[in-house]
Amino acid sequence: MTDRLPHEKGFHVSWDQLHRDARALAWRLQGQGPDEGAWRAVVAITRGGMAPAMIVARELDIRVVDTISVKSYNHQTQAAPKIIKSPDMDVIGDGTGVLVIDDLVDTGKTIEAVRRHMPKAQIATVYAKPMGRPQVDTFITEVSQDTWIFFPWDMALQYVKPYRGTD
Ligand SMILES: O=P(O)(O)OC[C@H]1O[C@H](OP(=O)(O)OP(=O)(O)O)[C@H](O)[C@@H]1O
Ligand SMILES: O=c1[nH]c(=O)c2nc[nH]c2[nH]1
Ligand SMILES: [Mg+2]
Repeated sequence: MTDRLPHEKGFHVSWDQLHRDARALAWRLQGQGPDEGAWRAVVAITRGGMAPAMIVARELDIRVVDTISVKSYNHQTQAAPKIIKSPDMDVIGDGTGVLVIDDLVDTGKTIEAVRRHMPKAQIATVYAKPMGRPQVDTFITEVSQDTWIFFPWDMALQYVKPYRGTD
């Protein structure tokens, strides 16, 4: 178990926002691959990386998509990251020309484990916190370390009381 700062703030991301930010990530990565700017494959870090990876693969016309499963969090508490499913190493190799996508980097421990697996891959996240930021090659939006990011798949629309009550 790792000691973690309390999360004083919440950053709530809608599907629409996630779509726009993942598209911005694809835009930034476009033309940066080693083969005339193209990327060979996308590897999503499950599960949070799957939606952004799909959007990036769609925008950059990458048809080879694989996953790596790293388990470390149980709700907001972190344990040592463990790779419980690897991508097809015959296809992915050392990661040259491969884009690894995750929704966010927080402490950087998940990406540290992934990088050991695919040392030559380009690792990109949509969101980054300062502690993990040095671990990623590319990201779109930085949020403070004491912020918990809430993703659309963890939320639901619900009624909110008006500021001024009428009863
Ligand atoms: O930089 P770190 O401190 O390692 O944290 C970042 C990781 O934590 C979350 O995944 P989680 O392990 O909760 O699994 P999930 O994607 O299946 O929700 C998030 O999606 C990142 O993968
Ligand atoms: O949904 C999430 N939001 C976060 O801010 C975070 N940090 C690590 N893992 C996380 N999962
Ligand atoms: Mg994850």
